[in-house]
Amino acid sequence: MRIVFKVGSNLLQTERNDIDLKFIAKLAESFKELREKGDQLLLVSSGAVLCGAKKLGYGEKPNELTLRQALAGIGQAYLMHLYDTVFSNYGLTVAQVLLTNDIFRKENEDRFANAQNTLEKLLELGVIPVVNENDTVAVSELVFGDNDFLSVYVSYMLKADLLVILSSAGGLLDEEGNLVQEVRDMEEAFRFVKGTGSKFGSGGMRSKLEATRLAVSIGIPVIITGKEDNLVEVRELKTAGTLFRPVQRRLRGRLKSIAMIEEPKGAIVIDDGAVEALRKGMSLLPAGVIRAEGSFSAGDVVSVMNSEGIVIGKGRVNFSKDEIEKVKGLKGAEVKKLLKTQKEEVIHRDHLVVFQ
Ligand SMILES: Nc1ncnc2c1ncn2[C@@H]1O[C@H](COP(=O)(O)OP(=O)(O)O)[C@@H](O)[C@H]1O
Ligand SMILES: N[C@@H](CCC(=O)OP(=O)(O)O)C(=O)O
Repeated sequence: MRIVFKVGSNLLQTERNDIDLKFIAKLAESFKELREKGDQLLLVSSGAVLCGAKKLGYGEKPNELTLRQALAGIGQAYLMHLYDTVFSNYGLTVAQVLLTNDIFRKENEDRFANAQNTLEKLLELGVIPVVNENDTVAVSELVFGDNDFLSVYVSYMLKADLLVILSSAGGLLDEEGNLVQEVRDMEEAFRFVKGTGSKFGSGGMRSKLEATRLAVSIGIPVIITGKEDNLVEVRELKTAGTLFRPVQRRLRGRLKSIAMIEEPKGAIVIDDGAVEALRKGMSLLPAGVIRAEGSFSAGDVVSVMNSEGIVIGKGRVNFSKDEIEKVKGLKGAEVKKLLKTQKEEVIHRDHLVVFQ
């Protein structure tokens, strides 16, 4: 089994703001046990800025971006030193892998394949890759805190069987503060989110849920849990945190690429009836389209949004933006007549990914 673990910055320190060596040791011990069961493991770890701040004596994450990048440079070396030292005590070898998220764009397929081959080789060698964003050259993550997304992209790249996001929150809490054991309705889960991120992290629970939604939509189960949880039993989807199961089976390659890699050229806004139909696995017809946005041609990938502007899916369109504007709200026969075509689906279900 192939498992990707993601560790957020705040988990790397104790309540007294020291580096939590006990937790790193626990992680190593769990990894050792999982490896003995034959699992392949990868760790996406934040904490470069936090470790840099600790080294230079900053109590908080500074606002200046360049300073944060500098701290990440200092802290990444320290972070890897910690992982290397502690994991070696458990007979485990780690490798530093710093990625930038542009490798996940369609035009950078070569760089994606290079990174994929290296990670596969490391796993084949029995090594644990420790992945972070290359913060000194890329700032998207320091700004958006998308290590949660990076962990989903890495899970996609390596066809992981499970993604475990470790968070100081310990899992998703409902409005009364009780832990949600399993999420079946993502929209409800989003309503439980309060505020933004914490001191050294940047994403918060919203970023975790958005990343999770993407992972489960391409068929990867996700567990969001805390550092006290049993990190070996997660392989059986047992957790003291929150489990998100994918509703559909793994997407085929073409659809995965639409979900993960292809940049949307525009958006189609649809009504509630159409949202329901798409959720049942049907194609998108002009009758449910409210409007089209952006500039796209037939064959391009677009986002599909509900009437509140929330992205609910992504797909490859059969018609251009102008054609869709012409036939929105119309029934099949009229569409065929107006556009002189045999097709009536705006997006065929075989080319459509619906996020949960
Ligand atoms: N419904 C919720 N359930 C759990 N945590 C939540 C919820 N809404 C907001 N949060 C906040 O999300 C934060 C966890 O995310 P983040 O700051 O990115 O931490 P980490 O460093 O653990 O990745 C916590 O500070 C928590 O207070
Ligand atoms: N790459 C940054 C991570 C920033 C980030 O996403 O943090 P977190 O929300 O704690 O996962 C670092 O290592 O400091």
